[in-house]
Amino acid sequence: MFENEEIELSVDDAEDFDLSLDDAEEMEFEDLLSEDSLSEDFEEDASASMDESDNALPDDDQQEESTKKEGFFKRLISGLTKTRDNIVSGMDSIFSGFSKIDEEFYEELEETLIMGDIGVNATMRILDDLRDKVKAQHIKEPMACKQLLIDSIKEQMDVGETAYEFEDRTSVVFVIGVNGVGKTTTIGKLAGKLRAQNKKVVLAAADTFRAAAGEQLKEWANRADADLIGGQEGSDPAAVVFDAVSAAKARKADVLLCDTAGRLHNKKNLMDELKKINRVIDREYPEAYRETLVVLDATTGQNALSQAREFNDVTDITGVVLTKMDGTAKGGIAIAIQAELGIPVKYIGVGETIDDLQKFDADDFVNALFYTNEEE
Ligand SMILES: Nc1nc2c(ncn2[C@@H]2O[C@H](COP(=O)(O)OP(=O)(O)OP(=O)(O)O)[C@@H](O)[C@H]2O)c(=O)[nH]1
Repeated sequence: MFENEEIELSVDDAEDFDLSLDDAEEMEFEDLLSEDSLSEDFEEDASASMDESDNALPDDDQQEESTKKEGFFKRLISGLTKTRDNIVSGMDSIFSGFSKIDEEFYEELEETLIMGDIGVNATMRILDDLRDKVKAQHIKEPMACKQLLIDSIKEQMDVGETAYEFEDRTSVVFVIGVNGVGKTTTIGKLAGKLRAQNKKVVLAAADTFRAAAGEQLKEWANRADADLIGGQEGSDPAAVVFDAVSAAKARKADVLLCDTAGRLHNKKNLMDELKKINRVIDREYPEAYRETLVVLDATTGQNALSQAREFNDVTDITGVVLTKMDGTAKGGIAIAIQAELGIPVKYIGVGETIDDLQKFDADDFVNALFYTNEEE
């Protein structure tokens, strides 16, 4: 089980985790810049491969790109098998089982959508929209509703163009999420993705609560060939970020990925810590573009949705990463997040290896969910 209760913000649970701003507010960050405090990985021996930034994909490699996209789509289809069984099979039997469109038909659809983790509010909006369409187009056959329903789901998921600006600019990406959701793995995968584009990547192990987390990140840094700036267990995350910013600037890094807080026991501490880290960046790295990604475990269904809400209350989330989409029946949560919170799901995790992170496309997602036979 995941320790999702940690985000349930009960002040009583705050334990001994004291992150009050006052303690470290006046910290001389210059002191922290001493050679020793920087990770040993931060040496001037930039690996040759990191400097080959002009080796972009040849322009005429579009064929390869489209084959890749096809491959992604196939993997998405297979990754969504359980979610499809959960949502679409139920729907298909409603569409074929009813001879007319009546209240009972809508009720059955409602139940299937809610059971599919699409969320109560999103379900209501999708069905209201479906009713309008059915009326306006004088639809009589339940079977004819399928495409309308697909369109309604897509419309509800529309959060505008999803931007991945941070991939192309000097940027700092905060990655937050409660423990066990796949935060570290996601950072490793993202680092791998960026390195494959010949970007210089620095990782900041600013989640200093658990020593093993830093170790795990180090493994991912090695795998992705990225630099890692770490801190002692229990050290101030803002100090680690300070070091990491210095390193990123010195190395002219493209992207600084920060494994930040998430396991804090109450909302105020979390908010304070993120504010403090943000202040460090404001002061030390104002030119950097900011991205804040919250990592959610799709297998936790509605719990993931409430975590997204909680995190959104404490900081400006710019995107969601939904992990463990492979092998869960609760992939409908992607619909709920976009439709109910209006926050774009930017990536989905579809496995445990470095290549198992995909950009999320709502249309592809719904198509993969509903159109399996046509696409395979
Ligand atoms: N199947 C699958 N497993 C994943 C995915 N992402 C992460 N995992 C697994 O989930 C487990 C937890 O991942 P971590 O990256 O350690 O999670 P974390 O949030 O960093 O956890 P803490 O370090 O405890 O905070 C690991 O066993 C990962 O391999 C995914 O997309 N699919």
